[in-house]
Amino acid sequence: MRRNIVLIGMMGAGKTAIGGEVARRLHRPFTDTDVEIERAAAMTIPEIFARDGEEFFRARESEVLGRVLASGPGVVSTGGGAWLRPENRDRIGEDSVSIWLDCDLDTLWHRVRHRPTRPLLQTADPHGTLARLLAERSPVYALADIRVAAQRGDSIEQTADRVLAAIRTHDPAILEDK
Ligand SMILES: Nc1ncnc2c1ncn2[C@@H]1O[C@H](COP(=O)(O)OP(=O)(O)OP(=O)(O)O)[C@@H](O)[C@H]1O
Ligand SMILES: O=C(O)C1=C[C@@H](O)[C@@H](O)[C@H](O)C1
Ligand SMILES: [Mg+2]
Repeated sequence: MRRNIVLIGMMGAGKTAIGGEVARRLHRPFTDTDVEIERAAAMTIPEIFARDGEEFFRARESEVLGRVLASGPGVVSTGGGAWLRPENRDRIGEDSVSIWLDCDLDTLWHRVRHRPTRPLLQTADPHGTLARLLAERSPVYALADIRVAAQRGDSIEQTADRVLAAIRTHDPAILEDK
C-alpha cells in the first residue's frame, strides 16, 4: 500500500501551506511536486517554462508525481495544473485520496497578484487569466474524492483541521497507513 494524501487546486489555494501543516500533524513526509521539479531540473519553474515550454514542464510534472506517489504514504501537494492531465488523475486515483482545496477568485487573486513565480499569469490581464483558469478548471478539480472550502479568513490551521476531518469521514483507514 502506498496511500498518499494528495492536495489539488488552483495556484494560491494553499496546497503547499496546508499540505505542510497536514503532514506535520500526521508525522508523515511532505512533498511539493513543484519543489521537486525545480530540484530535479536545477531551475525555477519560470525558467523551465521560458526555456523549455509548458509541455516539457507538464511531462516532468507527471514523472515527478509518479515517483513521489510511489514513495508514499505521504502528503503530496501538486502544482495547480497537475490534476488536469488524465494520466495524473488515474495515477492518484489508484491508491491515494485526492482533496480539492476550493478557493474563491478574490482570495486567489489576493494571494497571487504580486508574485512573479506563476508563468501562466504573466499575461496582459492576469486577473482575467486567473478567472478563466478557475472557471475552466473547477469542473475538473471537482472530480477529486473530497472538496474542502479554503476561503480567506480561515487560518492555515483551520483549513488543515477541515482537511483531516474530511479524510476521517471519507476514508479513515488512510490515516492509519504507515
Ligand atoms: N488560510 C490560508 N490558507 C492557505 N494559504 C494561506 C492562508 N493564508 C495565507 N496563505 C498564504 O497564501 C499563499 C499561497 O498559498 P500556497 O503557496 O500554499 O498555494 P498553492 O496552492 O501551493 O499555489 P501553487 O499552485 O502556485 O503552488 C502562501 O503565501 C500562504 O502562506
Ligand atoms: O496552475 C498551474 O498550471 C501552475 C501552478 C503552479 O503550482 C506551477 O505548477 C506552475 O506555475 C503551473
Ligand atoms: Mg504550491
